[in-house]
Amino acid sequence: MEQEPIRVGLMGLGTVGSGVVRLVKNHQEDLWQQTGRGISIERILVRDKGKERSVQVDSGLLTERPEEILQDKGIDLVVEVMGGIEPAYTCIREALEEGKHVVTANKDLMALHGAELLSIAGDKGCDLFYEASVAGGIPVLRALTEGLSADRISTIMGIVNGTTNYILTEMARKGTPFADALAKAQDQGYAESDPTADVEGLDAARKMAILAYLGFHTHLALDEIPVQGIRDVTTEDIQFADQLGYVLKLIGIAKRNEGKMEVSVQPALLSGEHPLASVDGVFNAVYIHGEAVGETMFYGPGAGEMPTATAVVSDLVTVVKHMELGVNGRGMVAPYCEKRWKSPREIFSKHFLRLRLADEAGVMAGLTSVFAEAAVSLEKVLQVPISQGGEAEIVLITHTASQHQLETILRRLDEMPAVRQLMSHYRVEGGNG
Ligand SMILES: NC(=O)C1=CN([C@@H]2O[C@H](COP(=O)(O)OP(=O)(O)OC[C@H]3O[C@@H](n4cnc5c(N)ncnc54)[C@H](OP(=O)(O)O)[C@@H]3O)[C@@H](O)[C@H]2O)C=CC1
Ligand SMILES: N[C@@H](CC=O)C(=O)O
Repeated sequence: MEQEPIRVGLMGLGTVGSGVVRLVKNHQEDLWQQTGRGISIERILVRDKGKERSVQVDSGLLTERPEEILQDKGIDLVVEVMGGIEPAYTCIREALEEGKHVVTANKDLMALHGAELLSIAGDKGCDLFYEASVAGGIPVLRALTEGLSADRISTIMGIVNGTTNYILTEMARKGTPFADALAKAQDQGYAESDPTADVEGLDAARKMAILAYLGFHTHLALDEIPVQGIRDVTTEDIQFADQLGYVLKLIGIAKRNEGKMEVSVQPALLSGEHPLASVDGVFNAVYIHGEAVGETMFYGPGAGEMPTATAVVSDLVTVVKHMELGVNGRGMVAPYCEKRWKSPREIFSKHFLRLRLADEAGVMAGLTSVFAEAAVSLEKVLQVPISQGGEAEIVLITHTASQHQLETILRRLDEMPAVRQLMSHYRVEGGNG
């Protein structure tokens, strides 16, 4: 006898929700072959029922009242693709408490309330999956929780925000001004409804919090992650990086050595040979180094309608498979590692600095003595000819130094009258060290 279809309540019909509707419709036969069940979208929550939609749906399915999904006993599974914290948090909580499985793409919510929601899901025997929340169409959460579950992860480095990677690529390749590149990313549906979170690095920080949680088996709060966005990155910074053999990317870095970790998000220079250096446009990639496996990299489209919908609907398929096996809500491992952070003396990298100096005798000697006193040597130095009032510009890359050493150098440079301006400074990343 043919089984009843799985009844889905979809919350949100924007970029991702529209992709979910299209994918469920167009891949119905494949989905049926894999699960033995049809998938039926029974209700769709939106803010405004009267709004014109890019995807065709029966207008009778639309509702502006979450309770029409949450209190409908016939709905087995809720897909939350509204975004933001509220009402998404309350809806997911209520759905789980009603015994409904949940699939979400919401990294803001999972980074903030993931632990609590996963615990409710476990108690209720429900699945809560969130693959789309990190790196759009790349199944990297599954790679961490299943494919690499036997290993001890030492490094997770990611280009995990499609919007900023798209902007930086446009700036590097075509010299497109920042604002124009951002407008293009918004047109393509990559950016969040308020792109501040993309540009300021917060979206990437939320994704790194989720990756570090799964990779290092410990909870970390968002405000523990130092974050710097790309608003101050200039095309000159990108060009100088290029001249020195590096590319500039917004990078999430999570490393753990001897039980201590560091997690941060910042624009950073990558050497041309680094596996992440060639990841351009809206593409994302997550580089993972495990003690046993060595280097791995997961690459793909990090945002956009259909890639993100693929991750959402794949989660949905897993929930249905679990329903068939009767194993929903099982197999979640509670975090078991102690949270210990590295101090600034234990965080190492090379550093890129751009300085505007007085063009006077002895200034270079003064500058190099600041680095020498901090026991930091220089790997590359570029003197840039400028024709403005007796000033010179220097671009340099240090050898590996601790964050503490860098802070000492920056303080000393700030005290030197001959240093007119610190134009920019970025972390420089090589391999997995
Ligand atoms: N866009 C992307 O590439 C990716 C997005 N994500 C995540 O997926 C989620 C959805 O993103 P996206 O599709 O881009 O967002 P959109 O802004 O395009 O769509 C949001 C949808 O949710 C509905 N909605 C929002 N708030 C409410 C509310 N209070 N009540 C009822 N309905 C509401 C909106 O209704 P209405 O249409 O009536 O306004 C709209 O249909 C977010 O969590 C985002 O971070 C994850 C990976 C990639
Ligand atoms: N705004 C996000 C969308 C996916 O998470 C991005 O640009 O990566």
